[in-house]
Amino acid sequence: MSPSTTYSKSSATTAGRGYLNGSPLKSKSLASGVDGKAAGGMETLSLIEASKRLAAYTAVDQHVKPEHRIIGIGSGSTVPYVVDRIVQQGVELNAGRVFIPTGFQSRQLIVAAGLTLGDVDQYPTIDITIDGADEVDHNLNCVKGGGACHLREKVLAEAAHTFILVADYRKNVQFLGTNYLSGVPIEVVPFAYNKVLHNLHHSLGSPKAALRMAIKKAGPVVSDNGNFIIDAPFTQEQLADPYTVLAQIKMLTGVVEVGLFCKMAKAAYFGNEDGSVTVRWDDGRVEVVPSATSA
Ligand SMILES: O=C[C@H](O)[C@H](O)[C@H](O)COP(=O)(O)O
Repeated sequence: MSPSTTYSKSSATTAGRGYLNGSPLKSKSLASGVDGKAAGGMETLSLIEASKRLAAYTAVDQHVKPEHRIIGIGSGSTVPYVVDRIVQQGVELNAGRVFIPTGFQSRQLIVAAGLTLGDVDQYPTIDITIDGADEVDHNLNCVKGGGACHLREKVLAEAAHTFILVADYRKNVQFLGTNYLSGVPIEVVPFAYNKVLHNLHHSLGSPKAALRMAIKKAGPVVSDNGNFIIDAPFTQEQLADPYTVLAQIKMLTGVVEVGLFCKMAKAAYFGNEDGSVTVRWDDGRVEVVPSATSA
């Protein structure tokens, strides 16, 4: 199964998910070349898909080294390109590696690619984890959990010696809460959801926090861990200090994990519309990999 094909399907439902400026860009395509398949009538990636792939390929090229044996694979619509590029490193290299998924989707990706599956209970330390993000600020704080995977994602981020984010240009923001407006994803044990909602509405300043409801299934979204998800919108001003918001939510009894990842990443890779890749590092450096040399 081609990861690109898998992504095209998933992108139909995730490309505009929760984003202020998502929808108008969904059908825009690159003029030529960036997807490498445009000639001959084959599939052309949308601008956003091409940006995701650029970010993923560049991050893998710069960070997934031959000596890396235990590799965490994140969730979302950018991660299949990560797996795609890792597979391109060759059967011989990958034969000696174990891949740890952050949920059902990445488990399927690993299995479909013929890679060896492991879990974090077998491998409590991971060489490198690469994952997507819903939004990343200039200090490398990020919102994750748009796909309800943030509990396992945070465990794998914390277990990793190196945690790398990959995303398209829409996710590169100065302040969280700029483009991703669905709110901070919060995983809660089911029986406590209404109590946590009450806390968010009346004590933590998120009056529009709501239980995430399923599509094509009656009732709420249920995470891979059997829990419910609350999406809690906060203003840019509130999210200018994301660690305080994270700590306040996490202290609420019934909360399992919060989709705010504060300063966990070593670097974030953003694929840009012009084919370049912006790299933000945890020491404040910002690099731009020009389109000619990016993946
Ligand atoms: O729960 C989902 C994860 O946190 C994803 O990594 C995040 O939602 C970004 O996904 P995408 O790359 O599809 O925008």
